[in-house]
Amino acid sequence: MGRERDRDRASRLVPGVYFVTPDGADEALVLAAMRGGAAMIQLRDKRATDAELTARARRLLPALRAAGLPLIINDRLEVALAAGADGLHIGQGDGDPAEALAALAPGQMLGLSVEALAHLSAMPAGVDHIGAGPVRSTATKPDHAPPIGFDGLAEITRAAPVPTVAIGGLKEADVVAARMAGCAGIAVVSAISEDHDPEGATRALVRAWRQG
Ligand SMILES: Cc1ncc(COP(=O)(O)OP(=O)(O)O)c(N)n1
Ligand SMILES: Cc1nc(C(=O)O)sc1CCOP(=O)(O)O
Ligand SMILES: [Mg+2]
Repeated sequence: MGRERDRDRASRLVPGVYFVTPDGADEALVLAAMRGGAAMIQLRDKRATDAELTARARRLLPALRAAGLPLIINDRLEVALAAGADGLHIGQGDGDPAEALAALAPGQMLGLSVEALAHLSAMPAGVDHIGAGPVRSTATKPDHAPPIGFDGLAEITRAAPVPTVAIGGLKEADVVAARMAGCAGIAVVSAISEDHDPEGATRALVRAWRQG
């Protein structure tokens, strides 16, 4: 029943290219992804303090809001609340999603990582979207779960009651396969952050997404 309710409730995910920041990312990198046409931004920084991340989020929010891009905070509920961000993303080891949902404001999204089909059955109603992966092994997240490939991604996407974003080792050439797997978006770190032209790299991903 919870699943059916979720299916009927509109997700606030903005489909397309979702940029997840690397540790230590400056605001210029986020703004480059924004200019390149990214649909969503996630501040993910395992090294920053809560105060630093909150300040970074507050500095970015006016420009992102003006451009219509939701800002999601990785892992840290207190930062998402203090900054008034558009949502929080947590993984399977980041605490109880039902508790996060209860703490978030009604307008704030909760994204949840799903690394296997079994995680869907434990997912509470109210999760806005899932990040499914890793599709491929990636050096960006050394502690990642075993890769699920595009077949695993399609299986999860078909079964999920909310939109799926693919993540993990994805490049421009993977956009079509992610769309074919039924995804509403692709989330990337290095495909944008490690390019010498992050804005151009984002633009190329967005073009591939729209053509796919
Ligand atoms: C969109 C999206 N999907 C998955 C993740 C991974 O979250 P998690 O499993 O909690 O791992 P960390 O990012 O915290 O290392 C994500 N961040 N975003
Ligand atoms: C943050 C993150 N989560 C993953 C998951 O599988 O849950 S993979 C990952 C890192 C994605 O970085 P890149 O695009 O550079 O591979
Ligand atoms: Mg996490």
